[in-house]
Amino acid sequence: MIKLNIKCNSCWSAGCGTETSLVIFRGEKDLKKKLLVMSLNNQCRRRFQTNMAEKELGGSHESSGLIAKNNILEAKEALKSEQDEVSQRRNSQYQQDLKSVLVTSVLNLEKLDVDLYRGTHHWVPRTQRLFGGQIVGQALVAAAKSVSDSLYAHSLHCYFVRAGDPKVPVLYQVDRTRDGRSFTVRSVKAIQHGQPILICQASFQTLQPSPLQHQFPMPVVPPPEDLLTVEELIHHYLSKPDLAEEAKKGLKKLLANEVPIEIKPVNPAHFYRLGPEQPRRLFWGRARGHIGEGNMKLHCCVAAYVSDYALLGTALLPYPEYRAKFAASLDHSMWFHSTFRSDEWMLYECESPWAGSSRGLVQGRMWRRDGVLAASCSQEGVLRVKPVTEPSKL
Ligand SMILES: CC(C)(COP(=O)(O)OP(=O)(O)OC[C@H]1O[C@@H](n2cnc3c(N)ncnc32)[C@H](O)[C@@H]1OP(=O)(O)O)[C@@H](O)C(=O)NCCC(=O)NCCSC(=O)CC(=O)O
Repeated sequence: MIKLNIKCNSCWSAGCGTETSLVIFRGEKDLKKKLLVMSLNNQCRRRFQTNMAEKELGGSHESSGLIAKNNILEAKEALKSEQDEVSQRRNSQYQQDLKSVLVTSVLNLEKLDVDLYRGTHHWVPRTQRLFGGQIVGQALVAAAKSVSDSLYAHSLHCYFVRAGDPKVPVLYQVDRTRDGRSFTVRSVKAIQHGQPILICQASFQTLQPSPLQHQFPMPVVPPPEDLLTVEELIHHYLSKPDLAEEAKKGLKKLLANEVPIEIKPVNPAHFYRLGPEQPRRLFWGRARGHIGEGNMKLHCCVAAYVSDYALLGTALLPYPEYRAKFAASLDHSMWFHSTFRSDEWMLYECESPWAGSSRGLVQGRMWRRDGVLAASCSQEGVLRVKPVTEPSKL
């Protein structure tokens, strides 16, 4: 492995002093170039005078000392072709994906009767039970349909009481529990085969300014432009010659998944559980495709969908010697704090303060990239595990 320390001495924003470390894999010149280019392009967004020390961290790689200037020129040339490639890719993706599938399909419920809706499935996880985030997101859509446009979703509390069956649609039955001057409460039952799979209470509020305002600061992490997507990381792992067949199969299945959200892990090793870690992980996430400004309720529904992604797995991070043989969320609560765009990058910070009794508690915070805390969530899940027989070869 090689660690590059890149220091910006003269970017255009005065006193930037940005310093970043990139860990790259030995012998992977293209990836190294790509990471360097990304850093040049985005860390400070302007020209760099770079002092880069290339430092050996292990293995038999021999180079050390300063990276030659012509490497930087080479990187800048690569930057241009990278930018062309990115803009071509963006254009073609934009053509295919003008509207987020979350809006056109997943969260677009069919009205069957007064306060009765039917939802369809888009992405079903490998567990072959419905994705909890989808059921929560759809339940919130159903609840929101019965409240006035002047109300904003501020919280929801759900229990997943049965596994969702991906072979049949889900019905959402809304009960108008209470309409108040400030707060309005709805109860939603998600039903399959005549039985509830989820019960949800959602609360909405009129906008009410207050002098009481505080929040924790957002964690300091690299911006999404400096990080690789899950798909790029998987391609990178797949290119490893010593990758076990079993792992290869698993990764290919992951690639074939059409998850309607885009994810950029801040620390891929944490994301993929490559060693024992603190029960905390961070990733940038956003809905794929365009949603646009204006419909805050819809952005909350999308955030509810996203909030269940990779959340429960955080409780497994300290235990690389165990794999989950049964993992399912039992409940899910969420609080919305400010306006945000779910089709723009938000930092998702997940942590697990406790695990025991075959359960894990996980908490999440979603940050707008300008540092505003957009939403918080909390979930408990069943975690039944078995020992790992072979170490991961990722
Ligand atoms: C959690 C529940 C399974 C409830 O558990 P129960 O144990 O009470 O249910 P049950 O008796 O039907 O048992 C379910 C399975 O667990 C086994 N089982 C039960 N108790 C056990 C125990 N003490 N030890 C070992 N196994 C046990 C049963 O044999 C059965 O296996 P067998 O089935 O082999 O006979 C249920 O409430 C549920 O499915 N809720 C929905 C959860 C969900 O779908 N969440 C959203 C998706 S998860 C998600 O989206 C997040 C994510 O994936 O990260």
